[in-house]
Amino acid sequence: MTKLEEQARWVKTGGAIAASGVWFSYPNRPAILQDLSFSILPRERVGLIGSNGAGKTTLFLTICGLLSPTGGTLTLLGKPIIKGEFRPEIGLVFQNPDDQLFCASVRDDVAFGAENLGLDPEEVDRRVHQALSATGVLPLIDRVPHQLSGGEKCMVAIASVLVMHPKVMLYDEPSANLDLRARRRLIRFLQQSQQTLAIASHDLEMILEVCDRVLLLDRGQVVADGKPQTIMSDRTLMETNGLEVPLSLT
Ligand SMILES: Nc1ncnc2c1ncn2[C@@H]1O[C@H](COP(=O)(O)OP(=O)(O)OP(=O)(O)O)[C@@H](O)[C@H]1O
Repeated sequence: MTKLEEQARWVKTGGAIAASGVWFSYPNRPAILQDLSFSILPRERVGLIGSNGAGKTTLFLTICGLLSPTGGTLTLLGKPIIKGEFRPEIGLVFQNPDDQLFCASVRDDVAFGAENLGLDPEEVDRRVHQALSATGVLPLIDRVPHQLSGGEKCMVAIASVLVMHPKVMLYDEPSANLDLRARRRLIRFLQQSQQTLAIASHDLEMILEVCDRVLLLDRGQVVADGKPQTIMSDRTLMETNGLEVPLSLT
């Protein structure tokens, strides 16, 4: 099946992620997500951009079932997302790796997700090695996570999600706080990823390098959806929504 045929098939089922008229408010607060509708096809790499407070993280938390929309529907791979339901098909990499790593060793942290799937110890071990190899940090397997550098923690946190073999990965600000070398390693890794990707970031140059599509969010609404170069080089659109045209496009 060609990529186009595969995508046509997925359009009928809602794609990898489909949001239809989604609303969300934190208790006693104005709406953060307002009537959001979009769909992401399998193996698309979508950048989610928008100024501080636009609702990017909130959207990710609803897609993962950690928050329940106050209106509308969300589906993952054609099945409704229900708050609290464990869906190993989707993985979220938090902005701060310290929110993701809490065990005494890298091995234990990465094994945690696979053990929760009820896999036998040999399969867990196989997956741990595979996830750490894919992220390029296998030599860190016996290290204590909180003693790692920011860049190392970032890749271990990604491995701790990959170990569950998700089809869809959500990355919240993955390049925040990384130095040049660690950021480059992350970009190369994301470019080679086989999953459907949604990446929320203020690092617009990284989005340009990794993503084939961008959703621009402002005050909980999708105000633009299209090719990264087209959206990010539109100075009026970017500045109206609190962003700047990235240097490489000026
Ligand atoms: N637990 C919470 N309770 C109340 N309000 C919240 C909560 N979490 C986030 N918010 C508010 O929701 C709005 C959207 O926040 P969110 O973190 O989703 O935005 P964002 O686009 O990810 O921002 P940033 O780019 O700064 O990470 C903000 O105004 C924020 O203050």
